[in-house]
Amino acid sequence: MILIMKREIPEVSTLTFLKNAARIVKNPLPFHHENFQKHGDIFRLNIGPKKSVIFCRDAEFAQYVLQKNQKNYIKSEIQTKDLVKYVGNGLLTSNGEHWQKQRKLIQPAFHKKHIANLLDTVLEAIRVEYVKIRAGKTIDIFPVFNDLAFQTVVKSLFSSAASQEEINRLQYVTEENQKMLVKELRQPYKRLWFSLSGKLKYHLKLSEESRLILRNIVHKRKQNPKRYDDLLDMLLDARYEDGQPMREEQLIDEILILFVAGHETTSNSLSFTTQLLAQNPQIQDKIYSEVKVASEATTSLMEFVQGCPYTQNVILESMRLYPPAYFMDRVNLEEDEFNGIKLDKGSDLLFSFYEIHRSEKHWEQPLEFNPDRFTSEKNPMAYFPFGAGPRKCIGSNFAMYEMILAVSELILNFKILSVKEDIEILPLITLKPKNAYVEFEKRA
Ligand code: HEM
Repeated sequence: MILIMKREIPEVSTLTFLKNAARIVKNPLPFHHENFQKHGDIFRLNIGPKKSVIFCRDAEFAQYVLQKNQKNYIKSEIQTKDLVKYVGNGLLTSNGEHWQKQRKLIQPAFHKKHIANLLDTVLEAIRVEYVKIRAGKTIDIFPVFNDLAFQTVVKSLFSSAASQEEINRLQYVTEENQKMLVKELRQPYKRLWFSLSGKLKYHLKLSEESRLILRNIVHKRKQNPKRYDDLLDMLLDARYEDGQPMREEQLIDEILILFVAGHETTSNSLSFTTQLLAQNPQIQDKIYSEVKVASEATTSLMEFVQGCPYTQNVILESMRLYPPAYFMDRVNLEEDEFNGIKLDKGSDLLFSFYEIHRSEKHWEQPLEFNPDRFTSEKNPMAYFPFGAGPRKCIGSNFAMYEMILAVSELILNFKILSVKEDIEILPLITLKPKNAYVEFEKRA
C-alpha cells in the first residue's frame, strides 16, 4: 500500500495581495513567479474575505484535472458567464451536457481531411496580408498577424460569402468586446459604472450587430444550392444523434466563439515566433532550406505542411516560451484529493502554463529558444499550448497548419531582422505581444 502524506497548501495573505495589487494589474506573472519560487508548485492566494485562488505549476496535477479526473472539473464563471453575454453559449463557454453535445457535433468539421480543403483559402488570405509588409522599415508585426488570423478564420468559415465591409465590422466588434471583457475582469469595481454609463449596453448592441450580419450570411447560404466545403457548410451539415441540425442561434453562437478562440491566440503566437526568429537568423536559414525542399517535393498544401517538421518545431517551441493561452482555470464539482492535497468542493484552480513551460523540473535550459528539443519529444507531459483532455483546443490542427503556412510564406519571401533585444509581453486574457517591432529584408 502506498501511503500518501497529507499536504497543506501554502497561503499568500490578502494583505500581500493588496500590497501588490498595482503591479499585479500591470503584469501578474512576476508576482506568480515569486510565489512559486518561495512556496513550491502550488500556493493559495487569498484575494478577499473567504475568496481564494489556488495557483499551480505542477504538470502532473494539470494532467489530473484536465484529463484523468476531468469529469469533476468545470470552467470558471469568467468563460461561462462573463464571455457568454458577448458570444453566447457554445463550445468555449459552456459546461456539462450542452458542451458535450456541441463538441460531438462540431468535432468532425475540424478533422484533418476537412481542414485540407481549407488550406488554399488560408494561404491566399496570408498572401493578401503579406502585401502590407514593407521591406526596410521597422514595423510592429502584431497588427499584420491580427488581421491575418481574423481573415483566415472568416474565409475558412464563409469562403467568399462575407463582404470585406462585413468582415471588417465583425473583426471590429470581436475586438472591441474582447477589450471590454478585459476591463470588466481587471476592474470589477467598475462594473456598476459600466452598466449605468451605458458602456455595457453599447457592447451588447455591437454583439447584436454581429449576429445580424451572421444571420444574413447563413440565410443566403441556406438558399444557395452550391457547395463550398467551408466550415459553414460543415456546420450546416452536422446532425445531432436525433438527426436534428443546430438551431440557427446556436450556430451563430458557435461562429462568434470561433472568431474569439481562433483569432487572437494565433496572431499572438505568430508575433512571438517572428520576434524569436528575428533574434535567431540561423533558425530562419534552416526553415528556408526545409520550406524550399518541401515546396518543390509536394503537390498539395496538406503534404507541404506535413513536410515541414522543423518549422512546426519552431512554432511549438515558440508556444512553449510564450503560450498564448498562458493559464487555465477550473473549479471542482466535488471534494477531491491529489497527491495528499485536499481540495474543498468549489475550489478555484488556476494552472500557469507559462510557469510549467519554463520549469527547470521539466525542461533543460528552459529559457533557451531551442526548437530541436521537440525532435526528441521528451516532455509532452509538461506541454499544454492547446490545453489537454476532452476540452483540448478543437482548432489545434487548423492553427498549426495555418501557422506553418504563415511562417513558411514569410521566410520564403523575407529575412526577418531584429531591431530590439527584448520580447515584451502583455498578459491579458491571452498572452499578447507588446511593441513587437521587427524589420524585413526582401529575399532575392
Ligand atoms: C495558436 C493558436 C491557438 C491556441 C494557443 C489555442 C489554445 C486553446 C486552449 C488552451 C483551449 C482550451 C481552453 C480550456 O480548456 O479552458 C482552446 C479551446 C478552444 N479553441 Fe483554441 N487555440 C488556438 C487556435 C484556435 C483556432 C484557430 C480555433 C478555431 C478556428 C480554436 C477554437 C477553439 C475552441 C472552439 C475551443 C473550445 C473547445 C472546447 O471547450 O471544447 N482555437 N484553445
